[in-house]
This record gives sequence, structure tokens and C-alpha cells, in this order.
Amino acid sequence: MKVVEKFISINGEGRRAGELAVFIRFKGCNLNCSYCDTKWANEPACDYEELSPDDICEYVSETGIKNVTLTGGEPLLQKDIRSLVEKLLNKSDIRVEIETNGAVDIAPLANAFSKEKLSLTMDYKLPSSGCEEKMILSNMEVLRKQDTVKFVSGSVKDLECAEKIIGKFHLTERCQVFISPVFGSIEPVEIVNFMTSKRMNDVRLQIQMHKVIWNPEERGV
Ligand SMILES: C[S@@+](CC[C@H](N)C(=O)[O-])C[C@H]1O[C@@H](n2cnc3c(N)ncnc32)[C@H](O)[C@@H]1O
Ligand SMILES: Nc1nc2[nH]cc(C(=O)O)c2c(=O)[nH]1
Ligand code: SF4
Ligand SMILES: [Mg+2]
Repeated sequence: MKVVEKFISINGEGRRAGELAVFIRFKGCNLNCSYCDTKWANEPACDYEELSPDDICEYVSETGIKNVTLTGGEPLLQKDIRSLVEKLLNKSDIRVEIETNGAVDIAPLANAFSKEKLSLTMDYKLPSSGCEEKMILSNMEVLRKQDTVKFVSGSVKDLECAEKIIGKFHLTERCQVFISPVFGSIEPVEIVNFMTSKRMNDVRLQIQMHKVIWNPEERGV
């Protein structure tokens, strides 16, 4: 598997934001979002370590950290991803979260690992990403209670689109729903005002915590 970085930090996003996690970031992506903060990991020339699922499991065990976040790039493009998840979940105290972009079919993984120890955080890419037409809408039917849909929003148009999608797929009844600002592009208060005006119950605003704690450009945190 092509790993571009691995590190321990607090999880800056998602259901376990603020908890320690070990991050495995994989190389390469099938999208090119306008705002992507890890474009470097998607460059063909980006350096990587070739690690097997066993190598990654060993690294995770050595860290002593219970939360594992698989991210990228797009982690679901790695051909051994299923084997890696299986090996990680075989360890009794490990919880796995996968950050995925909504443009890869999640059904094979979600259906293979129904236990709560695997949670998927899937983006729905909004208009300002430039990638909305790549969304696989059948993924919405696969999400479970432990999963999350994240709407990374850069404009009011994005927020209007997010509200439509949340309603259309009854997402708040199905899974967790988060809205996050495209870092630096929209004031969080605009999102709060939008949520208030539309009475968006059961939706959570989340700001990427690691970009507040460290320099937003910093890698490995
Ligand atoms: C770098 S992506 C990797 C995983 C996967 N490719 C995806 O897009 O979900 C991890 C998360 O960071 C978010 N993200 C990337 N750039 C961002 C930015 N500038 N501001 C806020 N969130 C961003 C993505 O939307 C995604 O939810
Ligand atoms: N601290 C920290 N938390 C994160 N949660 C998700 C991340 C990601 O890039 O997917 C991330 C990241 O890059 N750093
Ligand atoms: S899908 Fe994720 S990694 Fe790929 S370009 Fe978009 S934000 Fe970046
Ligand atoms: Mg990140």
C-alpha cells in the first residue's frame, strides 16, 4: 500500500474530534477538489513508503493508540484496503475511521464490516469543489448510524445544496451529518446563520481543529 505519511495527533475532524488518533495517509486520488489541503499527496511524483497491511498493523500496535484514521488522497483506491481493515478490526481495542470522498463505491466495505468499530466519514462534494458530478448517490443508501456525511462548504450556494441533499436522502435519520467550512473561504458564523435560518436540526458544524492548533499548512499533524 502506498503510504505518504503516518503520524499520531488529535483527530481534528469527525465524530472523535479531539481524541488521539493514529493517521495513515495514502497516496493518490480520483478527484481534484478546488480546495484540497492535501494536493501534494495526489501528485504522481510524491514520495511514498510501500507498506503491507501487516506492516501498517504493526506500526499501529506499536503506537498504543486505539483510534485509527485512514485517509489520503483517497484511501478506498488502495487495493489492499479491505485486508487492512480486517486485520485492524481483528485487534480487540482498535476503532477504524475511513475518510472517503463519495466518488468510490462504499458498499463492499460497509457491508463486509457492519460492526460499529468501523465508521466511514464520507464527503458529499458540493458545487465549489468542482467535483459534484462525480458523487455516487447509491452510497447514501449504504450509510449506517456509525457513519457520517460531511459537507465541506465554501459558499451559500454550497450550503443550499447541502440542505437539499440532506432532505432528499433523509440523512439525519440515517447517520451523522456534519457541515465544515472550506478552511479560510467562508466565515463559520455564516454557516451558523444559515443553519439557524433553515432550522437545521441534527446537523453539526465542525471546524478542522488541527488547523487552529497548528499552522494550517503544517504536515504530519
Ligand atoms: C484530504 S481529504 C482525504 C479523504 C478523501 N479524499 C475525502 O475527500 O474525503 C480529508 C478531508 O479533508 C477535507 N478537506 C480537504 N481540504 C479542505 C479544506 N481546505 N478545508 C476544509 N476541509 C478540507 C475533505 O473535504 C475531507 O473531508
Ligand atoms: N489532526 C488531523 N486530523 C484529521 N482528521 C482528518 C484528517 C485528514 O486529513 O483526513 C486529519 C488531519 O490531517 N489531521
Ligand atoms: S477527494 Fe479528498 S484528497 Fe481527493 S482532491 Fe478532494 S479533498 Fe483532496
Ligand atoms: Mg487533513
